[in-house]
Amino acid sequence: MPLIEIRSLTKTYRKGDETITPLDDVSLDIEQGEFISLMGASGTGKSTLLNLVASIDRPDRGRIAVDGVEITNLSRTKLAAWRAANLGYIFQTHNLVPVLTAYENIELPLLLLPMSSGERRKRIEIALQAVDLLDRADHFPRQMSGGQEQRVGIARAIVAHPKVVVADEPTGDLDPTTSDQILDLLKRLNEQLNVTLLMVTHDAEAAAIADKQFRLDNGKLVQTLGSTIPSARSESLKT
Ligand SMILES: Nc1ncnc2c1ncn2[C@@H]1O[C@H](COP(=O)(O)OP(=O)(O)OP(=O)(O)O)[C@@H](O)[C@H]1O
Repeated sequence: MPLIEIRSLTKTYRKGDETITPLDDVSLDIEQGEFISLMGASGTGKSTLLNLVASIDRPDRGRIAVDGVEITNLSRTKLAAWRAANLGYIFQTHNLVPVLTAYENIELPLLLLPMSSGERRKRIEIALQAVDLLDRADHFPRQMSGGQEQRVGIARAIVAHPKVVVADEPTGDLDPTTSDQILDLLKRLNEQLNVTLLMVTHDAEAAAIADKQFRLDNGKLVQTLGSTIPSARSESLKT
């Protein structure tokens, strides 16, 4: 069974008199440990899809199951708990809290989970080590470079050992060299820690480091690299 099963997902928005359909009957399987990239012109619905997988938005039709849990059916309260335990989100502008140190920023998601302070400390140290920032634990965001801030953002996304990590333009704010370092880091986390990653990007070179590449075009998902979209098999969730 794939880790993430996306079935017949449709999302529409109203813009004045117009109805736009950024996602039109989209289906996709993502396996445990896969690295998926998603490209597409501006406004085609990439963030919409990411936010549905992240369970911060709901579809008009269709379903998403993660590790057998249909997140599209969960109540708001259950979703909040599900997100805290199962989802990491990497932002374009990393969204660090400026008055907290790197260590404290990374600790934030763990405060939502039942966990001893000793276990928290262990997880934060492992995450800091994974992004090579152990020596910056006590630094505030303003004392770090853009690349280091993004590494803190990545550590925060993986610290709770989530089943899924989504990244919305994680290199969008960075210069080319720093961008390459962040992409190398994401690839390493994917390969060494088996982190399952769904990354939205405008950058074809960034997209190319993924195992499978997709584009959104007129509401439809088109695979541009890797094996085919599994539309016919695993129909159990189909509406
Ligand atoms: N809450 C909303 N209400 C109305 N329209 C929305 C809403 N969110 C997104 N849209 C519209 O849906 C379409 C897809 O938006 P989305 O942000 O998913 O695109 P995107 O591909 O991520 O774009 P970009 O690359 O510019 O970030 C756009 O036309 C956008 O204006």
